[in-house]
Amino acid sequence: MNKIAIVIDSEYKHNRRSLLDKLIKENLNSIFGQKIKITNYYIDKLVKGDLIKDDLVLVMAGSRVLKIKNFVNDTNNIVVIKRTFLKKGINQLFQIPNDSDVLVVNDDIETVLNSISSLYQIGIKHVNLIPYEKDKDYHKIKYAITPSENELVPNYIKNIYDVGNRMVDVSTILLIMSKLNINDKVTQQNLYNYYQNLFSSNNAITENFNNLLFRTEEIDNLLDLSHDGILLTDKDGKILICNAKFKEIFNINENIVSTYLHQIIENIDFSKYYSNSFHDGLIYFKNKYINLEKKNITYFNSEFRMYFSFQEVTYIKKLEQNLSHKLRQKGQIAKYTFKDIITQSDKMNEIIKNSKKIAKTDLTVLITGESGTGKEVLAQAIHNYSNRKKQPFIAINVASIPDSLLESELFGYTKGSFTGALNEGKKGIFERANSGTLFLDEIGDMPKHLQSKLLRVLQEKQVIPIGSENVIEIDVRIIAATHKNPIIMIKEGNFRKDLFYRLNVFPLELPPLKDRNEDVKLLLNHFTNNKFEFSKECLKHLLNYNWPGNIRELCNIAMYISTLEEKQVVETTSLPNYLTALNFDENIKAENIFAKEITIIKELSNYNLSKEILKSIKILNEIDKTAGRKHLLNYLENRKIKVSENTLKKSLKALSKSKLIFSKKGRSGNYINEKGNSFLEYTKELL
Ligand SMILES: Nc1ncnc2c1ncn2[C@@H]1O[C@H](COP(=O)(O)OP(=O)(O)OP(=O)(O)O)[C@@H](O)[C@H]1O
Repeated sequence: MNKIAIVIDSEYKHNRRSLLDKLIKENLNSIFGQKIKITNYYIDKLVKGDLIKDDLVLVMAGSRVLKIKNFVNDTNNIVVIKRTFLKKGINQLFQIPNDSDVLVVNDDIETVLNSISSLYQIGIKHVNLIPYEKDKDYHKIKYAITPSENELVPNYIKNIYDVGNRMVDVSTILLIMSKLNINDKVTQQNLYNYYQNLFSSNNAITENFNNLLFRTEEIDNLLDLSHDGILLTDKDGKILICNAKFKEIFNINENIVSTYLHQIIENIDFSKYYSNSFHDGLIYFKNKYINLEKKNITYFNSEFRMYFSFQEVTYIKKLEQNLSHKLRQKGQIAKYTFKDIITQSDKMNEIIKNSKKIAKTDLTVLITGESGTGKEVLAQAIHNYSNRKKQPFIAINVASIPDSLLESELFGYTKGSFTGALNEGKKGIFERANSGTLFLDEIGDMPKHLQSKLLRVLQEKQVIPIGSENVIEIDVRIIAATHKNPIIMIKEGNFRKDLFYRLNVFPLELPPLKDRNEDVKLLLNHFTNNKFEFSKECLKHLLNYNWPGNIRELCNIAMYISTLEEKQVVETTSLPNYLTALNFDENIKAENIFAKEITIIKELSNYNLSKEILKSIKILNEIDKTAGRKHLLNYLENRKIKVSENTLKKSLKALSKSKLIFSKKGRSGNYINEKGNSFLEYTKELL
């Protein structure tokens, strides 16, 4: 329990028992309850050699610090109490007519002057405050203000405003909380209730404090809704945040905030999980296995935190059941062959020709291309054309599997490393694809710590399942795919360079559909079973359309037409609205549509350079980076584009004036908007 000393001048004042220490005690007890033990001290009774040993020593004014400094060990533990009035006491004072003379009455001149100064501070300036002195005549005065000393007010003054006793103010309470390290929910709630009644001359502060309390409450609720146990600690393992599920998993009832993680659970040495190289592991606690993941977080470049999440294996099992359902839906057999790839584009035919050659080897292939360009179709075709065609083709979409499961999905685990239904162990995807082909889709989304494990597997052609000491030799052909640009990911530090070279043995880049216009009609006919003809105008729309979703999107539109179209000839009006919303008149060239913007950019800056800068903003935005000036300069330098800060400023001004970019309130950096994206496309400068 925290010990608090309340030190006032003397126990009796003007032969009356002082109420001051009692009042302060009541205030503090209403907030801290049983968490503190209060003792009263009186300065006039302290004698040489006395020592106040309490954790905190509260005094009523700065001048008293000097008086008691020899009676405490550490003057840092002295807190000067600030006081304020109750709301209801103050609000009534605004009824007193302006410029009235008002007598301020208290038990001696010092407290009178104190009250006057407090009243001024909180903004009582519309009346003249006059200090009361005993035995003086105040017959001309009609109003009096007193902090509950009504009997001292001369009886000829009829309008008495009792402002009540002053209360300890919020800033003092917050100081006490921080000095004693008290920050629990109950105290916060008590403080909230307490200060609702206090008068505050600074509503902004109380409002901010209110918001902060609500925010904390909301975050706590969110954390408690999580199925994972969640902990946030500082670099030494001191617990800063902990949710209800964590306590449930480890059967903890008491408050563990501010204690050390490595000290709370017997038999588990959590300190070994503090090292930077630790990412995840399995803990055994009271007959259950718990999966543990850790992430390091740095705020403001200096505050270091460790985030831990804990999942009981039974919960993981449920996730896993969902996952296997998804995998089953995805199908693990390669159904496409090269014959299924419908194309008459030279570029595509060249890719197919090369792919057939590669298919006969065991070389690793990396397929890149926008989403929906047919990366998986090509991977399956390669497998079916290879000598492995009778062996399994296993596809795994790295992005769709939670981090906590990915490692066991890839490498498997052995009998006995898990309890219950998982007792039989599980083959990893490498093992399941043995002697066949493994298609690693969205490889760019693989967490970095697994990238190193994958690299090792690829180099050594061996996997070690989790919990096993046995090495399994594997013979798997890897085809990886990503819609992200691997070079940018490497530059951004999100993808290992060595893994990229290991995968990029044979790179295949699928062109987006908008770059193979010749395939649009062919694919439409194919997907609508040649049942329709397309009017000239309708075809014009389709050929000018940008196809952001590529063949997948075209396939959907073909389905839309097949389902709804009743006529033989498909007109523009039969296309989905969003396709025709843009005006694709052949005569309107990019130069015309964006003529105004182009003129502005040319007037204010170097046109080509500004377009390069717009592209760079687009890329930085795509990889979740703010495109502030510093980032942009670095990025342009990496792209070997020389530009001075001044020139960059001019271009940004021009782009912003043409409304192709915008900046968000309160956040530095530039963002490309829809118009900016269209501008890049229409000026045929797509990335
Ligand atoms: N050349 C093609 N001929 C016929 N159908 C194709 C062709 N290319 C793709 N498709 C079809 O388009 C759809 C998307 O293809 P796929 O899933 O291979 O794309 P992806 O590039 O792997 O997409 P994502 O990156 O989103 O995974 C599939 O339904 C596929 O059948």
